Amino acid sequence: MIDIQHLYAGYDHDILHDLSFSVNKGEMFGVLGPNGSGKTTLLKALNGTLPIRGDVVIQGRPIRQMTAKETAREMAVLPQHHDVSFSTTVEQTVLIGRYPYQKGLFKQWTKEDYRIAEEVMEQTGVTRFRHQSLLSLSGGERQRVFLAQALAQKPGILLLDEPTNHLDFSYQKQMLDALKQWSLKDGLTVIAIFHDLNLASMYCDRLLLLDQGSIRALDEPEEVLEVGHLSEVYQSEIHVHAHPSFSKPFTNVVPSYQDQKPEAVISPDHLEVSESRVYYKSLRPLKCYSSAVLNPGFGWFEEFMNIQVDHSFRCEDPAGYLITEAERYGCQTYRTVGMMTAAKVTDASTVFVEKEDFTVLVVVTAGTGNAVDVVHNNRHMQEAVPGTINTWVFIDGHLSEQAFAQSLMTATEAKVKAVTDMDIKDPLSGTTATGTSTDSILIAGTQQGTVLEYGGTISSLGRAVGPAVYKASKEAIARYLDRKEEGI
Ligand SMILES: Nc1ncnc2c1ncn2[C@@H]1O[C@H](COP(=O)(O)OP(=O)(O)OP(=O)(O)O)[C@@H](O)[C@H]1O
Repeated sequence: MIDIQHLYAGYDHDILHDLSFSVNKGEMFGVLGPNGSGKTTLLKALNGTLPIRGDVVIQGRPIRQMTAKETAREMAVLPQHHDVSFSTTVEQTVLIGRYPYQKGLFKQWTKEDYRIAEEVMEQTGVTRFRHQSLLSLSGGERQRVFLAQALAQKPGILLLDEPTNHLDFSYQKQMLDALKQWSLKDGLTVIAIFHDLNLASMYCDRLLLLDQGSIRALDEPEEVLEVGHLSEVYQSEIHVHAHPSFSKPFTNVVPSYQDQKPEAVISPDHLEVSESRVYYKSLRPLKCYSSAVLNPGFGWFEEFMNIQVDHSFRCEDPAGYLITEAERYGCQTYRTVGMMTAAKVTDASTVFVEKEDFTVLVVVTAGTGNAVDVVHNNRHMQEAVPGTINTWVFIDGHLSEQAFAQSLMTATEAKVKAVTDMDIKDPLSGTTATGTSTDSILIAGTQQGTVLEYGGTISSLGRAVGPAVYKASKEAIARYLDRKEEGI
């Protein structure tokens, strides 16, 4: 729909160098780049406010052949800054967007102009300010009025220079959701400058990354938001991950300062075992991956509790129960990983391994009343009953994402081996069990010191984790069996 061919543009000298690309009808197209890379210059070149070399072609017509009114009917602009020096009402400001449609000598707004102004004020949520002066509005409210003005032009293409500037996060989302909907439903083509790489990632179909007036990358967000491109163009360390709940890349910067908290040494001295719980308190947050009831998944936590519950314990909301327990013990729930067990927590088994360049602390509580052979699991009812093997693995080292996943596998294999060697049987199938139906696991790393790239069975980390989990699991299961035998 809009075709840019060998575009050069600038002021006293060229800022943009030989840009060629097309933007399709209905596409949401993001323009990224550091300060001064030429983003605003590009929008000015596209809407005809800067002299250009090369061509900008809309629907087959070069804009150099179009009058200002013709261009304005095809394309509307929401600039970065607006001069608001004299008082006009919101409605008057929005109606100015109808200017490209005025005909004849006696310029008056028609019924259609008022209808459209009404419609776009509704869409942008500014109707209630219609009779107010622009001067009386906040920066974000004015931004929405100017968006309404641009929409009143009924353009096929909307050019936006940092559209979410001045908007709080809920209005940012509202505006971008609306733009996305108009692009998807009405075929509106949106070309928008973004400084927020994550908003660009989530809302744009394709991104153009400008570097000193030239195209550094132009593709889907997954290709453009790539560490190599970004760190070179922005000259800054940046991390790129998968968005936690949306299939788009998610970027974040890592501050250069170190916080003042003490080092996170892993030590059995930080472990407390009482009649009611096993509790570990780290000196600073640890990066965790767990299947815990309270705060599962990836996160940074510094308190860990494994709460003793009764065998008959049944609860509709186990996470809620653990929140109450955490509060009762004075833990901050957003910092706490919580598990529960019906096994006697005083039977917890601990193994501490000191290697030359890292340490590992394993803590296991075990009850095998709900033992299951994973191969015969369909014989069991789907019910979360306490009677479980809970495994904590604390590692003083810097684990890669791969090492987290591999340590989890290594620890699980070691647990299965312990259960098998202790000859625990699945009571329903009579075959050797591989665990219990509600086992839980935590891998926690200090993320400081030695980089531990791998955690598989024969990696240096795996060689510490595997035997430690095996030993702790066997010991905890033995204590559980002894207790059972003695009928305690
Ligand atoms: N009116 C002007 N006259 C001369 N040079 C200008 C003018 N406007 C911008 N420039 C220069 O053109 C270059 C690109 O500016 P532009 O505003 O396009 O960058 P940008 O990528 O939009 O930056 P920002 O992220 O800071 O908004 C800069 O070096 C700037 O100094």
